Amino acid sequence: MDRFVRRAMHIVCLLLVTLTTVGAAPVPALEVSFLAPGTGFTAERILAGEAAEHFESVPSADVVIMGKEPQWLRVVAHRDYPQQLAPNLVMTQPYRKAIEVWRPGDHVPLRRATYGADADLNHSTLFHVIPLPNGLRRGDVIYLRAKAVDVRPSRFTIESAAYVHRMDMTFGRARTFVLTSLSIVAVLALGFGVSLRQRGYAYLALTLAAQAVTLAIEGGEVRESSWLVSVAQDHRTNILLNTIATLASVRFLMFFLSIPPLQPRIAKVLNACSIVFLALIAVSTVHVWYASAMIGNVTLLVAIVSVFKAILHALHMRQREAFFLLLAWTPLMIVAAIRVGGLQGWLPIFDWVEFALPFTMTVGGLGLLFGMTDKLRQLRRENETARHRATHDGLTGVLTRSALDDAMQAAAEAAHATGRPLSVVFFDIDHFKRVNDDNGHATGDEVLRIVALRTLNRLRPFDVFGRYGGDEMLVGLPGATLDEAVLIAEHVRGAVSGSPISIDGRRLEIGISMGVAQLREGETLGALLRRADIALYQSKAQGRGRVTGCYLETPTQPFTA
Ligand SMILES: Nc1nc2c(ncn2[C@@H]2O[C@H](COP(=O)(O)OP(=O)(O)OP(=O)(O)O)[C@@H](O)[C@H]2O)c(=O)[nH]1
Repeated sequence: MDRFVRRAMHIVCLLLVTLTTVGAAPVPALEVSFLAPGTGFTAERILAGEAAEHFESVPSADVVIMGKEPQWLRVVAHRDYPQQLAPNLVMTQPYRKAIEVWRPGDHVPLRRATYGADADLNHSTLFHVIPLPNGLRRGDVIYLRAKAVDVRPSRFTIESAAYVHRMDMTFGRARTFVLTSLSIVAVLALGFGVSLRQRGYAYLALTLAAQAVTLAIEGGEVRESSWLVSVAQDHRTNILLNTIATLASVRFLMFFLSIPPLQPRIAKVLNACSIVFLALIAVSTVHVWYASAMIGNVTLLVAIVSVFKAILHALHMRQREAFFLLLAWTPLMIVAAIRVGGLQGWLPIFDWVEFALPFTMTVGGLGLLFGMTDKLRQLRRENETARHRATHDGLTGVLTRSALDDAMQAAAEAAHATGRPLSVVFFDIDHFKRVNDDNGHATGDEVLRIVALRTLNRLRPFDVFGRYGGDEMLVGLPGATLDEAVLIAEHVRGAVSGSPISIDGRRLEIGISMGVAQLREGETLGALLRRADIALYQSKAQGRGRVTGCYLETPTQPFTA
């Protein structure tokens, strides 16, 4: 029985708690209503309460104020807000909205805007704040006249001074962090652009800087400077900033994704769009042309579709930069989608989105900065490979004929300028044709490779060495006199011919013949090489497998060492 009573008591208690909770379900603390358009009431009659029944209640807490024509709003308190709490009427999303507010008993309205003469510099631009020094009693009415060029819905609430202060501090900290980070990333990008002479960085810097300025204008940070305020209020500023940011980001993406060489047709479209944007910037600097917005939006649409196509193509081609782009933009796109969802009423409006949007912009900028650095590193690697391929022989890895000519020319000029000696050694493999004929061309290639390698191992790091053509090689020995060069040549010959070359189990005895000459005063490189060649010919003529130095000035009379 006891158990039964306890159970019954339990159920009754539960029912009571449920009923009290349902009974205490929050009645909206404020009721917001709009004056239906076209009622023709004057401000005096509205403020006198004569139009009260013409106001239509707004069902949700989020109120969309739309249009440059002022709209009347009526806010009615459904509970008391005592004076001691220092309550304030707070309106969120104040950007590009101007309001006039009549509190109970006011004859003159308080005006609020995010910047300009009506800006309330005591508060952040997170919301418009209307102090209610006398508190608010249940049934009190506040009238507002509002105009807006922004579609973001605003929420009206009554908040304590302490809450407003706390939110102002949080907002200020977040904005400072985001704007500083965005500016630092922009400056970094510009710094890289200047020091590395890469236009891509400059475009990125311009895009980020334009975004930072737009954010500072929209967020009201520019209120601190009267000059900036006048610039920010100028209608041209918004058009110019948006067009510059769009143009810079289009140019950046073209560079980043290498669109001109890889997708030339899309590059043509984007070039045309860039010209239109440039023209719009030029026109908008002096004059707000009525067709600017329309032309700008159409061009923007074409550019967006083209860039989107280019990104898809780059992703399809597994272009590394496209993945960087995806990574950098995904957070921004997600937050932007949540925001649009909220504006359209598909999703609830989250307050954090206003903080997250500039934050993801900064993260995106940083991601692209990393992406640019990665791209440049890749470009440099490709350039180095291409340069190496152009100057180095594919088979032996030593200098090609043309690179050899350049290096020898420089060495000869340096020798003439400093008076330091310079010698050259010409050599070729003895009976190389036979090596090819007896063992095959592939074995001949391997012999060439090993001869080059053995020679290289005997030379100093600053010596010049390359393949002059066929089986003929040339060595430049800066600082070496003829006697020293002949000695070095002997060492090389010993290294190459000292031990047989083993290829596929076969041992090949390889001999080389060498001709050495030292650069004489005023002598040209051509004449020096001719004398070394004659000395080489002398080695061949005298039985091969030897070094001959050219001791006479005339190229016709070489001497055997
Ligand atoms: N395997 C191979 N052979 C080459 C290459 N370039 C040139 N040759 C061959 O090298 C040979 C050069 O022969 P020559 O220098 O004219 O004559 P040699 O047989 O070496 O005779 P001597 O120079 O008089 O001792 C030719 O048979 C060319 O076909 C190459 O890159 N690889």
